[in-house]
Amino acid sequence: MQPADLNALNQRFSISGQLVFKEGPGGLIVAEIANAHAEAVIALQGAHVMTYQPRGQEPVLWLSKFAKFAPGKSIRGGVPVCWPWFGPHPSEASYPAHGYARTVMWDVLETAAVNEGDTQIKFGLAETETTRAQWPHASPVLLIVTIGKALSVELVTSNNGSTPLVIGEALHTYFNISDVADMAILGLEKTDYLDKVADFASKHQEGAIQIESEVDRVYLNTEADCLIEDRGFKRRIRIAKKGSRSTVVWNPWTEKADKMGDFGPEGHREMVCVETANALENVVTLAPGERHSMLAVISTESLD
Ligand SMILES: O=P(O)(O)OC[C@H]1O[C@@H](O)[C@H](O)[C@@H](O)[C@@H]1O
Repeated sequence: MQPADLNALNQRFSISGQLVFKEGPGGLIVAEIANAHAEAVIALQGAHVMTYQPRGQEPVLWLSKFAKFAPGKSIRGGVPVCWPWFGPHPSEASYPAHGYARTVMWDVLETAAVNEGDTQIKFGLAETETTRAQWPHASPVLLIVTIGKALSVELVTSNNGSTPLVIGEALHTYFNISDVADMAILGLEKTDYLDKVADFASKHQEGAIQIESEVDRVYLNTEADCLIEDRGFKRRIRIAKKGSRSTVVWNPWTEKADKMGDFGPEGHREMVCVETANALENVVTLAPGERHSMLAVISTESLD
């Protein structure tokens, strides 16, 4: 982006004392938000929430110290937006895993100071020849991010075409935790999941989730709040959701993290992904003219 474009962006959409556009790491353009409740940084590439930190707290999102910031490369951490498919493309092996939304530019459509001091930014995915080649459908998609005491992220897809569309999607959120040994994930007890580490075997979750090795699971038909109970940071992160029927829990552990090159040797101890998703048998079919919203609201509660 040229400096003139950055000026134009700021003239149109900055909010005095709350939101400014800047050149961020790797030359990526970011929206920097700071209000009475929290601070956040969002890259226009991918409409990617990179950081979110409520005032007086540890960051809620994990961003790898080894993340690579470059055009067309997904950022390791924060909230990558996976759309319009989750995981590998169902038939085209050469298409990017988790869709292209996380690596292409999004347009800023609107910014506003809302509620009691929250800051909202609305993005629309910018279609290009490349996106149209992989997804030749009239299906505008929006991401609405609200930064306040909670972080709210809403992904809205419309089917403006004349045939049904099948969408897989995830707000692939990386959470910052004190240490993987000091945390448990609650809210998925007594549900079924497909275990990607065991070739998609179908399994049953009895109690809370503890992570002591590679975990890569799609919990199906799960709509309840998830809680990450972090004894080290003495807080509970609550992930409330709407329009999402799958929850993905992922931690690559050591071997897989080593192969990825942007995780770092200790990264797997400081993070867990709890993803608000519609994946595998929970993909969404949108009839012509239909609109679908998937919303995650992330907040924290003290454990004291
Ligand atoms: O490295 P990527 O493409 O960002 O994907 C990370 C992980 O994302 C998770 O959602 C998947 O379930 C994992 O299988 C995958 O490894």
